[in-house]
Amino acid sequence: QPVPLRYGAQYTGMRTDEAMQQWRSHRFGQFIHWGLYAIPGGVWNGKTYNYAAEFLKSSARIPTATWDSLMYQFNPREFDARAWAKMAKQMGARYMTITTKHHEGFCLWPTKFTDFNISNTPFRRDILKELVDAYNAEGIDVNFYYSVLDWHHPDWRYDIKSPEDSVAFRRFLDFAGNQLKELATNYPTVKAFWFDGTWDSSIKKNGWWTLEAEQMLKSVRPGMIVNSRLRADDFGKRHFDSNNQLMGDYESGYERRLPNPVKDLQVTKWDWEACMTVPENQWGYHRDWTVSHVKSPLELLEMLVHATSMGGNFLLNFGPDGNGGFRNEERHIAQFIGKWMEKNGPVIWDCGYAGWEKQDWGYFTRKNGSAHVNMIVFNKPVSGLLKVKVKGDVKILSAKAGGKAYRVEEIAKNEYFIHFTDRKMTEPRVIVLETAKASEAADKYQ
Ligand SMILES: C[C@@H]1N[C@@H](c2cn(-c3ccccc3)nn2)[C@H](O)[C@@H]1O
Repeated sequence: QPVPLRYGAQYTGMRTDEAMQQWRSHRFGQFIHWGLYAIPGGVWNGKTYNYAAEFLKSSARIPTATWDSLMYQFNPREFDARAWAKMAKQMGARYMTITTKHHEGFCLWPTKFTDFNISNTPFRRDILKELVDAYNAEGIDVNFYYSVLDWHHPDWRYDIKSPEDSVAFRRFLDFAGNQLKELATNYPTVKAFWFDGTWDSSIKKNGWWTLEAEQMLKSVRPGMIVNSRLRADDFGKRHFDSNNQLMGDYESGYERRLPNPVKDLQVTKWDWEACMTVPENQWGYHRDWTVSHVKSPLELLEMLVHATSMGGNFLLNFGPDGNGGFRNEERHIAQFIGKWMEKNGPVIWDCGYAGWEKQDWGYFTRKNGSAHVNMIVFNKPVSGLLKVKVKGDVKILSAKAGGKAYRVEEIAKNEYFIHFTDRKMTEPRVIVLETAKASEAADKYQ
């Protein structure tokens, strides 16, 4: 018997409107974390802090007044929104999500609701507008990351423990609501809001506000998309409400991790997105990437394919430095993935879960409703035989990679081996399987 909820999921099932279909078809997005934290880049008073660079204020216990004065140094001379957009386009990203305001509370746009914003820096210009215009000009949709958690705002509270807390936090929620309305109104082409910083008790105790914020955004911009991370229901439950229904338009709980392709198949029933750092845990620019493992372009490309194979989006993070430049590692990753996407984008864009059982050699993807199933091979088996188990009334007619055909051997009902004759593999191999109804073709095995 479902629990009656006022602030729970507002609908069940996947959205089928054009805006959501567009978001879903993109599959690959560029996350950008940029703020005052990019100036020190994880180093303070000559000491390197290994924790996430965007947390330096708390890692190095820097007083708010000291941290906030970084605003007077923010002057990214190299910043060129068009160059950023070109790099993202070449990488094959179809959308970009930018931190309008991270936990530090500094706003990349000239907001009316706090002076702690870009217009009071030496740079002055509206970075958000320049990014939205440049990325949209490249045909890339722009989404806004917004941290509700705000270390700068005097009325922010982690919990509500007194009437004073209630009064202050109500002022804070009004402030945040005003900023969100300002963003949705002044940047009309924004397609989605990526909420963060919503795990504290103060928010869990104000589930009503999270629903109002989502409803306001969707009334200002019909079709607007909002991630599950914003919402708290009547009992403070987040992402999935007390009736286990997904709140918001897509699940955004996968941060620096991906769903398991065998055990977590439930995600194929709804929209979801995983966001990923290049180092083990750095979203903002960090001067020293030797402090942790840095993922290779191939590791990240496999994650993109992995997410697509489970019907989810992959949001790959870039952390520009205080001057507006990207690191060489990030440029190389964009260039490597872009080269592969130039040839193989069609097995990612507008593709999703094929409905077949994951095999060791790699991943399946399928373009919506297509009879073709794509195999993206990462691991060549010593046997040279790629196992494929099809589901239902399906027969594999051919297996092709560009002009090259691979032998298809039916080894049992609904089971095949694709004879993989490739020699050395230097990048994932895409093989397209053409299928037909088995009932319309002679059945070899009774
Ligand atoms: C999308 C990512 N979410 C932010 C974050 C992560 N965390 C966090 C804090 C404690 C444990 C685990 C995660 N707090 N804020 C990161 O700073 C980045 O913006």
